[in-house]
Amino acid sequence: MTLIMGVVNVTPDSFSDGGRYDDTERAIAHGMALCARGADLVDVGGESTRPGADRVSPDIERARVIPVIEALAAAGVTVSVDTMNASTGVAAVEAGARIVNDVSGGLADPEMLSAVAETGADIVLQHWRGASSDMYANARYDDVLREVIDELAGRIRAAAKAGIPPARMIIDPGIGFGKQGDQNWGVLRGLERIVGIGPRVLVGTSRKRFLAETLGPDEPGGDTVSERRRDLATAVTSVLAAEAGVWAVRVHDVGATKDALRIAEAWRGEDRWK
Ligand SMILES: Nc1nc2ncc(COP(=O)(O)O)nc2c(=O)[nH]1
Repeated sequence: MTLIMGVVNVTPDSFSDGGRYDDTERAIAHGMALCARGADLVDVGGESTRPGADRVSPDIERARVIPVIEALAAAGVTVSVDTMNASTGVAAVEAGARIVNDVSGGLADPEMLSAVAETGADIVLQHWRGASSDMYANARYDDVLREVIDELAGRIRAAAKAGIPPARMIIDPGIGFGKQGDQNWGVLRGLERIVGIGPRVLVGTSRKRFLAETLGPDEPGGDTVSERRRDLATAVTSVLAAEAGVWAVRVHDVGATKDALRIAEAWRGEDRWK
């Protein structure tokens, strides 16, 4: 059964929903609303990871996310913190987060893996090829799927060496991170092989550029792809990712993905939400 991870970006500049929930009360309300719509857990982030985004100081990041994490965890929500900073990860776990979601897989902050090992929390080790400002500069592969698998295996080894047991690891192919266009489809086509590596797998395609490029503009000759169409495309990828056996999908529009998973499960004769 694939879980749904809802996204709460407490940032002014995230690529798809920047500024909508960048104050504590709005972010908490949004996280609760995502759970009401069917999110099994919520990912709270305080630093945009969109291409070209500037780094945010850990102090500012913590000021943004900790009050939100405290309130959601106190309300019984399973919370992950989306951060590349060990100090934020530790503070978030102390505030009630159960998972540290590091899009750099422990590469951005050399303290991250050992810090998370000591907290006892789970960690998302995402495939990453460098900071947002140059993430496409590093998008060169001979065989994107093989290289992503090999590099994820390296992060698993590093996490194990730091004292994190496999049961606390979650891996993520990093869709849109150090990958452009068809390279993302190349990774998604091989998702079963990534699931076969061993740890739980999280996938985040939600509203991302590669989906918009595949869909094409809303109007002929235009250059915008509506959130509605991106969310529909995301819901389709959620069903396909679930069929590949992933542990969870990370989405902005929880309702669309829940409905899509429910239809797919009914088609297969299961329906967890009956
Ligand atoms: N584990 C994981 N975390 C992520 N955090 C941010 C974004 C992109 O930014 P967003 O928060 O606006 O979706 N994508 C991912 C992802 O694909 N996987």
